[in-house]
Amino acid sequence: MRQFAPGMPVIEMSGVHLALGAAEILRGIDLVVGCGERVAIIGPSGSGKSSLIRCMNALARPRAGRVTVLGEDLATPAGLKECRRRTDMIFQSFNLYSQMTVLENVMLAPRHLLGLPAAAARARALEHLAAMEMDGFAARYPFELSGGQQQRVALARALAKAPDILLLDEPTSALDPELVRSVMAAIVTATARGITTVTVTHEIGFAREHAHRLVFLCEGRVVEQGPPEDMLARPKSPRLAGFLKASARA
Ligand SMILES: Nc1ncnc2c1ncn2[C@@H]1O[C@H](COP(=O)(O)OP(=O)(O)OP(=O)(O)O)[C@@H](O)[C@H]1O
Repeated sequence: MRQFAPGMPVIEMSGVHLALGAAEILRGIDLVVGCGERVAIIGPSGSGKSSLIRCMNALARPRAGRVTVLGEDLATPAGLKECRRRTDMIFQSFNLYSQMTVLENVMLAPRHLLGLPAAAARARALEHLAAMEMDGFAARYPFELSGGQQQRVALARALAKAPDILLLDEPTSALDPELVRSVMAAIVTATARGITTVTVTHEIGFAREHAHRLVFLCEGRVVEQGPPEDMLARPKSPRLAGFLKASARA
């Protein structure tokens, strides 16, 4: 398995165009994410943020351009397989397996992907659930949990897989406002140890606290990117300035 030193490119997109039906969604994306970097994608509704991260694990297939993840071309079967093994994604709708208990959900990857014996997989799953303060819910089923609890289990499940890259698509948008802070704090803690993350978010405060770099997307193009403190205090483009004003009002 190829290893990457901090800062080495682990996601590279060049000239990526994506069309869905007749609509042109992404219009020439060039973006590089370094190992250990935390990137937040911000932008207006419909600007293509979810589509962009879906291209990073081939849930969406570009009509032109190239995406490599951990050095592998996602357009090849071998590259896609390696990507699926070493990355994970958190969705706004949690996507837990409803017929499995919380513990069974979190044990899946340690048991079947990492190949741990049952007892070790169980111990690993419980450790990750405890880190999310969800070990007391191990025997419950997802439908018995609140949205915030389900999202914390989804995080435990993703992290128990030990992914090199974690993609998060608006991980707090389906939560009640009072749960947003606790799930955001869980994400910050869980990903602080060098895991590469790309997060689509509407939460500008979260993006500021969590991300090393913001990428502002508008109409399928990267309009501006840089450190959060610079971009948020001194937006260069009128579009970003307008977007930040509108977000502050919301
Ligand atoms: N399956 C699809 N077929 C056709 N158009 C689609 C499809 N999925 C998304 N779109 C369109 O692609 C555009 C970008 O969608 P996307 O979800 O990537 O934007 P977004 O920036 O994440 O939006 P939001 O912040 O509202 O979630 C939107 O105009 C959307 O209507």
